[in-house]
Amino acid sequence: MKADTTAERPAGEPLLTVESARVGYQTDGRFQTAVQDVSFDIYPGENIMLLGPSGCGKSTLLKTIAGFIEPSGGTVRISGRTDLAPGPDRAVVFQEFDQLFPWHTVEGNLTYPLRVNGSSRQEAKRLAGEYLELMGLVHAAGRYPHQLSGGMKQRVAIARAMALRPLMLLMDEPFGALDAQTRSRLQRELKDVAARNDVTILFVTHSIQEAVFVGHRVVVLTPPPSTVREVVDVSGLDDPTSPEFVAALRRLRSLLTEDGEEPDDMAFE
Ligand SMILES: Nc1ncnc2c1ncn2[C@@H]1O[C@H](COP(=O)(O)OP(=O)(O)OP(=O)(O)O)[C@@H](O)[C@H]1O
Repeated sequence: MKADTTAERPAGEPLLTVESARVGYQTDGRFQTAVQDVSFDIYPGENIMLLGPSGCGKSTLLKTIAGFIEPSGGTVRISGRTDLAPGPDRAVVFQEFDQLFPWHTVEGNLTYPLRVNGSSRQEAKRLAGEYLELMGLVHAAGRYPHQLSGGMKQRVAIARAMALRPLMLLMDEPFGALDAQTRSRLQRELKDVAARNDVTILFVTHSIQEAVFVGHRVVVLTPPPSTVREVVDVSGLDDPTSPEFVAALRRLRSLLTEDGEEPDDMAFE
């Protein structure tokens, strides 16, 4: 564990490589750069957290990796491929509670995308059962989204994404709209389930506490047009009261406050 040093690359081949990526938007007839020059890798089984000031392009990067936006420069490679059309190999979980299909039950929310992606009825039901079990949702399989709490909806969204058995899970502030208690419970559940099932995650967050607790490495971005300020190793930090955890929080906070940014969870000291 190296909470306060720049992260070393894990051994082996990366699953995802982002190399000198430049991404922007055409606004009022001209190109506005959001992400200037960003490079980082994700290795299989890693939880990589994207942290940075508001508007620095975290969601833009996640959408680029999902294949929703094309980079205007650099390369994004997944398992050696640069063809990034959106697909079930990169399942996305958003912050909003309305990402579920309201007309499907919880089980239907899992089986429907599986069927669309080629699973037989039987296989879809089997996988849905497996991932509902994994996320503690078996008792809610027959309920509709409007009958669920925000935390349960996010759990269903995670189960649905994992059931597709993607190469990686892309999560854009999935717990950002939850109350503090539910948020910390889901952070723990996600961390445990991901570790036990060798899931690879790219996770956008505003919270340094979340970055340290859930992540293995944290990619800290500069203000826009963004580059990578530093990649910080936070692997193995499970106890928020440990000196190493607190040191990692301080390190990330100082990297963010170099630019005067106030992280949304300042109550860690
Ligand atoms: N569809 C769009 N069209 C034009 N500009 C956009 C679009 N989406 C994002 N932007 C701009 O790109 C920049 C980066 O936005 P993005 O949402 O990726 O940042 P972020 O780091 O995720 O922000 P936050 O932390 O506030 O959620 C911002 O200046 C934003 O206004």
